Amino acid sequence: MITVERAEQIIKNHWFSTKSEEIALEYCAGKILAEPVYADRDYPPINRVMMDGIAINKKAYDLGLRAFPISGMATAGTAPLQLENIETCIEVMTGCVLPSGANLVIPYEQVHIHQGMANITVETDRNVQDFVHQEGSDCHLGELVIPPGTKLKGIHLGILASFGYSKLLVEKPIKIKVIATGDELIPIDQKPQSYQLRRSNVYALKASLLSYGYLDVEIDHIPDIPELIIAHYQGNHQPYDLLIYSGGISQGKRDYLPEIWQKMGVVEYIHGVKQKPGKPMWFGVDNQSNTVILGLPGNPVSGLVCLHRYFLNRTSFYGRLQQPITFQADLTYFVPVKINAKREFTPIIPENSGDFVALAGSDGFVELPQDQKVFTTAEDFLFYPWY
Ligand SMILES: Nc1nc2c(c(=O)[nH]1)N[C@H]1C(S)=C(S)[C@@H](COP(=O)(O)OP(=O)(O)OC[C@H]3O[C@@H](n4cnc5c(N)ncnc54)[C@H](O)[C@@H]3O)O[C@H]1N2
Ligand code: MOO
Ligand SMILES: [Mg+2]
Repeated sequence: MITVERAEQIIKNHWFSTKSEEIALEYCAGKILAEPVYADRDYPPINRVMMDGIAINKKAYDLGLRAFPISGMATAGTAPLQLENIETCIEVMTGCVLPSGANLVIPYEQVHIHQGMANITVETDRNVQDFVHQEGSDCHLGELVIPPGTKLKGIHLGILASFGYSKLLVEKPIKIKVIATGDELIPIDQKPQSYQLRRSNVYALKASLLSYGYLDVEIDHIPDIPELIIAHYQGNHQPYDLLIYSGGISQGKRDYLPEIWQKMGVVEYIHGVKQKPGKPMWFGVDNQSNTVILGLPGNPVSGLVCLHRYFLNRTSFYGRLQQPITFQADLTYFVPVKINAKREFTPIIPENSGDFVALAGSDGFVELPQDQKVFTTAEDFLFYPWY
């Protein structure tokens, strides 16, 4: 059996080279950016007035002038004006260009306007650039503003639109099918016999994949019947980039999957990892159809832990245990935890890896390395949040 670190390396080595596609900006929410995004001009592109009021020159204010004849009005979306005489002012509206010759803005709340004169009514320290969003202060032409790999949210779409990206390159979603295997599994809207289970795993796995950002995910079920498993594989490996199976990979008499994959020409890279839970995990590649095959253990906790540890791991971070844990086995131990605001972890240890009900209050799990037996509150451990 191989270690967690080795398994991670193997999976990385055989992961897809991402394909990209160009799509219209309005359809990019939730997609992964596949190109660097640069500013196509300084931002803001003008000295932008930030308050409705008057624009004056500081020199006049310093000379003691407090009453200014109004010589014009500037509004957003109009060409820049010029303050020709610094003993006058120009009325300015938020979003307009600061008139050249003016260098600070006084909001209307501090001004009384009467018969074409603006009288400043509030004495305060005034500085050049007061209420002016200075040209180029956010970023400069050519600057990288969003790196590739970013999952695009509303804030990113605003930036992209600002810099003229009407279309952009995003990662093409990989096509995924999650397949529950098992004779004991019935649809969730049916009433199970005591020896039957509702197909819960595929819903948990699909939801995790979707919330992580894999958007093209279907679910399916096959019973433990070799002919049906083979026929299903033959009909599904071409159209999908990734087939994720749940169950059927361990030592049982009806755990047929590894043998069938081998027969179908899938190259096996992993069968068994030194970890708890998730020891029987399987990973291989069908080089004819370029399909990655992932066999997750059927136990609900094991399947979810494996999926997150190896595939949904972009946002893992370090924190500390709130109580020490001892674990003797020569395995990496993944412990479900609840996390607090200080990144401290309270273990929520399930009865076994079938006990997923215990995990309803957990936020993710920590990874306790294989080469240790005692895990103290003074060490940092990696945490993987649930998706
Ligand atoms: N002799 C051995 N037996 C087992 C070993 C072993 O090393 N030697 N490993 C154990 C471990 S660890 C795990 S984990 C499981 C993995 O088993 P499989 O991947 O073969 O999965 P199944 O046998 O099909 O199912 C296991 C368990 O999970 C339930 N299940 C399966 N699919 C679903 C689903 N879609 N929704 C809800 N629950 C599901 C299933 O009913 C079983 O109870 O093997 C141990 N055995
Ligand atoms: O590893 Mo199994 O995944 O312990 O139940
Ligand atoms: Mg089994």
